[in-house]
Amino acid sequence: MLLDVVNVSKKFILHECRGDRFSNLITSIIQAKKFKKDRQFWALKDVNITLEQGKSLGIIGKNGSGKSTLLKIINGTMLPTTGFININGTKSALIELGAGFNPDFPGRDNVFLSGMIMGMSKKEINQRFDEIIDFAEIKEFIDIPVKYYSSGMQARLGFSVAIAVKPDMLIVDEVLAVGDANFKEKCKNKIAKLQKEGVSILFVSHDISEVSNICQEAVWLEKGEIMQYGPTDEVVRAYKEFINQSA
Ligand SMILES: Nc1ncnc2c1ncn2[C@@H]1O[C@H](COP(=O)(O)OP(=O)(O)OP(=O)(O)O)[C@@H](O)[C@H]1O
Repeated sequence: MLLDVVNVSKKFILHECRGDRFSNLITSIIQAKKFKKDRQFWALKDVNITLEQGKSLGIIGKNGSGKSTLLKIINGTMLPTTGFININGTKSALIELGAGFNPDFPGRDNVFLSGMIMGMSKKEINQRFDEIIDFAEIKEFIDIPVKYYSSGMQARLGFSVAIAVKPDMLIVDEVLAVGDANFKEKCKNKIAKLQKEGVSILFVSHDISEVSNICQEAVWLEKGEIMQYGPTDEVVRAYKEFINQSA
C-alpha cells in the first residue's frame, strides 16, 4: 500500500481571551491570564485511509472539516496527536505554492533551494532546470529576486519545482484555485499526465467536479470525522445531498 493513515486524531489547544463587558476587557488586557481560557479541540477524530499506488483520492468537506490538517499530517509538516502514517514511496506537496521561497534570492537560487529541500540532488535539478522554468514560463525573470514576482508567478514556479521531483504521491491542496485560467489548465493537464505515469494524487478541493475528474475514490470529512469513504461518485452524491439538506 502506498499510503496508510491509521487511527489519526489531531487535538489543538485553543487559547481564548474573554471580556464580556468593557471593564472585563480592560481587566483582561491588564491581567491577561485571569480571563484566558484554554479549550481542547479535536480537528481530526480517528481517521483511517488507505491508498494504492496509481490510485487517486479526493478529500472533501465543508470549511473547517479538517482537510488541510489531514494533508499536513500526511505531508509530515504536522504531527498527529494519536495514530500514525505509513508511506511506501516518495511524495511531493503542492501546498502554499512558493511559500518556502526566499524573497531576496533570485528565482534560479530558489529553484535549487526548494528542489534540494524536496529531495532532489543538485545534479538532478541541473538536468531538469530548463523543464522547470519552461513550465513556469518565467525564463526572462529567473535572475530577478522572487520578491519582485507576482503571486501568480511565484505559484507557477512553486508548482513547477514540486512536480519536477517526480514523486509516487503528489499532495495537492486547493492549488488549482490559484493562478489564471491558463495556468490552471496547464496544472490540470500536468496532473493528468502524472496520473497516467502512475503517480497517485491526494487532492483537496472545494471544486467537487474537479475531485470527480481526478479521483477514483473520495473521503468526506465532517467536523474531523469520516462521514463517507469509497468510490468518488457515491461519496460526492451523499455530500451534495447533505449540503442541500443543510442549506
Ligand atoms: N494551528 C491550529 N490551531 C488551532 N486550531 C486549528 C489550527 N489549524 C487548524 N485549526 C482548526 O482545525 C479545524 C480544521 O481546520 P482545517 O484547516 O484542517 O480545515 P479545512 O477543512 O481545510 O478548511 P477549509 O476548507 O476552510 O480550508 C478548523 O476548525 C481550524 O480552525
